[in-house]
Amino acid sequence: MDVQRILDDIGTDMAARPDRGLAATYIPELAGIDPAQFGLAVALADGRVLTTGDADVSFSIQSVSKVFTLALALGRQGDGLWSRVGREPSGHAFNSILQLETEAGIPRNPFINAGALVVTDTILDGRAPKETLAELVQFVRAAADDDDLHIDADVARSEQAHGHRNTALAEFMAAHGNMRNPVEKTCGTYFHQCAIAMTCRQLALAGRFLMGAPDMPRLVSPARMRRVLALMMTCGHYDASGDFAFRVGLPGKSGVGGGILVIAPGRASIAVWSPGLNANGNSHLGSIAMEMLAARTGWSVFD
Ligand SMILES: NC(=O)CC[C@H](N)C(=O)O
Repeated sequence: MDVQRILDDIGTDMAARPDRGLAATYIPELAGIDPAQFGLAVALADGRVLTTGDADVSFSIQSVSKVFTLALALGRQGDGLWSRVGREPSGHAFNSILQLETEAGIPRNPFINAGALVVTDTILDGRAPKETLAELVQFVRAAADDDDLHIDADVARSEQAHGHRNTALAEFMAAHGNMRNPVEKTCGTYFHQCAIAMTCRQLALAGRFLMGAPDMPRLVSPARMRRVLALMMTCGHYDASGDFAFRVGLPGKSGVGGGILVIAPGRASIAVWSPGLNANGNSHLGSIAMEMLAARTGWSVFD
């Protein structure tokens, strides 16, 4: 199979599409990004990395960071984490507060904002946010085998300045006894993790620890890897997770920066980026491109 050819075809198709979705508007740093951009990178089990389009342009990974913090938190806490956050799809928007009210401050899953705040609270564990963020960035660098990736300070500052809703989620959970650190510390750490900037190439490389292929970075146990993938499949695209599973058939995690990390177990780690979003807050072209890639390669967990 000529994967490079498939990527090039997808890149050409994407460039010609007039409907590119709308970039996130809640912070100016994301609102100003040119929606014409599209990048795709595939890290294959044989070690090759194939790309098309803007695969070397850095973007804000936003909620894709929740995969890395979950892996870290499970390493720290083990299954104790599940007393503080659930494992069910929410069926609501990523930043919804609705279920927290009726479900006693226990978020549905680690990939909606409320759940990710609990995960971040776990890895913070009484330490200084700087220390925790350094550990997180180190984890992502080790996964990508690339030290040249950083937190974008402007994005982090802006997340903080516009972070009322996330702060509200954290305060609400604190009221239910589900925050261990001061809310401003947990939120500050969360805002910075969302501001990690990476290219598609770096993100595809960073996802290899979830690929389950020989010679890939072993940052989590195989059992834990399967669980992270299961959550990506069921909850990685918020209330569009079912649709993504239906169309693509692979576990993925999206972010409002327009990036999606997708894993084809045993075969590839894939990162796609296009800043325009669909109504669910997932990359519009990224989702379409992933559907095309899965169809053309035949990669699916349902084989
Ligand atoms: N879906 C996302 O990528 C959300 C991340 C964003 N920083 C927020 O907290 O609202």
